[in-house]
Amino acid sequence: MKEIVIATKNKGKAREFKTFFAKGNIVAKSLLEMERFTPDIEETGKTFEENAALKAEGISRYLDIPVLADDSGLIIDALDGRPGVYSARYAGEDKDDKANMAKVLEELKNTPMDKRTARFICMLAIAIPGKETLFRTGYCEGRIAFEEMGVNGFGYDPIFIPEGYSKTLAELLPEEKNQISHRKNAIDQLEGLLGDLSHV
Ligand SMILES: O=c1nc[nH]c2c1ncn2[C@H]1C[C@H](O)[C@@H](COP(=O)(O)OP(=O)(O)OP(=O)(O)O)O1
Ligand SMILES: [Mg+2]
Repeated sequence: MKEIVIATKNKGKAREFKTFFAKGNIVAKSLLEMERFTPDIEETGKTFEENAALKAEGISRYLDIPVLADDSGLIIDALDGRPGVYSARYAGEDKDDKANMAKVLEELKNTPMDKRTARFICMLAIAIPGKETLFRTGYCEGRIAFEEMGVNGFGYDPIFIPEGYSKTLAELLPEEKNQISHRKNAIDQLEGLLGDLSHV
């Protein structure tokens, strides 16, 4: 079975990558399942692209195999694009999803529905030893709800209502989210690159 290493320690992302790649008979292996030690990569970049490259290249260089990384986040128009690149640590270093959502909801408490537009972005970086790193991007447009709704998914899913829906991503089934998400849209653009990425 072919395998692709995903440079993530996020359980929610790892689960989604597994589902997407299983359709192509490829095992997506996250850093949470690595039997070998892998270094922690500090996300010091100022853009999604820089952070995705840091993660993919850092792990690819260390293991000397092709590696895919995902840097993603939520861009809210009424907050001038915040939390953006800092989505994971918006309310503090401990990456607390509940605290992050509470901070966003508090900041938007006086913002009416028509001004709550937002989008998720997924920036994929593909690092292959000896080659230049490639990037693919996907978006998911929507609005920020007034309260958390639903328990599926991860991260900011309970407060994100995708365009054309009246439920949050956390109220959709995983297979419904996976048809419209930023991650799905980015992965769709990988196409022929998957063969170059897999090893074993
Ligand atoms: O589909 C999603 N549904 C809800 N929230 C999401 C999604 N996709 C990204 N997000 C949020 C989670 C986190 O607050 C930030 C990603 O931060 P990001 O640095 O890319 O990931 P991370 O630190 O959790 O794991 P890692 O760097 O090991 O891949 O955006
Ligand atoms: Mg991160």
